[in-house]
Amino acid sequence: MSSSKVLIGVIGGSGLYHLDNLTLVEHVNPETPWGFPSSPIAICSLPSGTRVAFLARHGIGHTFHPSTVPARANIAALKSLGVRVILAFSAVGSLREEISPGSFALPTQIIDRTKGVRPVSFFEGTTIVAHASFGDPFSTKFVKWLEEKVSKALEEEGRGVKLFTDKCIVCMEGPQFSTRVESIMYRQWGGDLINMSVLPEAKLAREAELSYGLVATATDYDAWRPHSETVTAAEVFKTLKANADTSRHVVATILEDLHQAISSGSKESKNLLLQEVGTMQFSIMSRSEQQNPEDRKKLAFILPEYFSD
Ligand SMILES: CSC[C@H]1O[C@H](OP(=O)(O)O)[C@H](O)[C@@H]1O
Ligand SMILES: Nc1ncnc2[nH]cnc12
Repeated sequence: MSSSKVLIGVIGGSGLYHLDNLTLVEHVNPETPWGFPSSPIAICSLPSGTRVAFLARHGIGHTFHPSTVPARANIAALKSLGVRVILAFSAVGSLREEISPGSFALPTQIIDRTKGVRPVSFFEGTTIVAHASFGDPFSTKFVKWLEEKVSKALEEEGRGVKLFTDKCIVCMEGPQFSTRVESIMYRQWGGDLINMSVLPEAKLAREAELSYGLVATATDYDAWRPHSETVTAAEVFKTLKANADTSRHVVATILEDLHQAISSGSKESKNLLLQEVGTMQFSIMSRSEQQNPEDRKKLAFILPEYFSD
């Protein structure tokens, strides 16, 4: 495995399988106690030489279903490279008229409509119990920082892509899309966006004490509009390429600032980088004789501060 230390990880979703506007340095494929990530991780260099890690959530050839993405291995592998902040991208359906396909959004809340078939915790299957706080599922200070930076990057790109902030995303199991009445119900619940991927990714980032933010890129109007066809994969594909191009522009434009902010040692850096650090200390049930030492060893891979005996 490479010794490259990178602070920023980018997770690309449907349509975003590479960052070919950055310079590829190498691919790494770290094995974790939860297996290998969805695909080898590309270490890419910004023009300044700053390195960032890029991971295609569904694999480079989109071979993982939303329910079978190895999210634990993905998060653990990124953390093992030194990553502290994750900027994730996702193709989403819009549950609001004003969020037209091609728009971008920064969600701050999640409604969980997954069906319990995905492993959702690093502690699952171990003798150690933890209850992470998840009231604010995205790192609030990072998302605030993203608002200004992403908005500027979109303006500068000049394609007229709008940015919506403070939105609520529904995460459904899939792989089939929603029925019309489900889609209407999600709107009544306060959902603005819908995808199949933000969970358990956001939960696992929280357990690994990583700052995590999601850029949701709208591809369709899901199934709630009374006189319209409901979403199909073909409809989603129509917007994927343009959304992926804009996502690559956003990455190239804001990551240098993000890297500088998090490596400066300033108050801003601490806000962005350290918001989640130390939080698991209050989430893990106290040590007991019955805890299996092997489980502690496994968990030390993501949380060495608490589990390196
Ligand atoms: C291709 S449509 C459904 C698929 O797209 C989204 O993927 P991602 O979040 O990785 O961009 C959605 O969550 C579904 O997995
Ligand atoms: N309508 C939709 N529902 C769930 N996931 C999606 N990803 C893109 N569009 C979607």
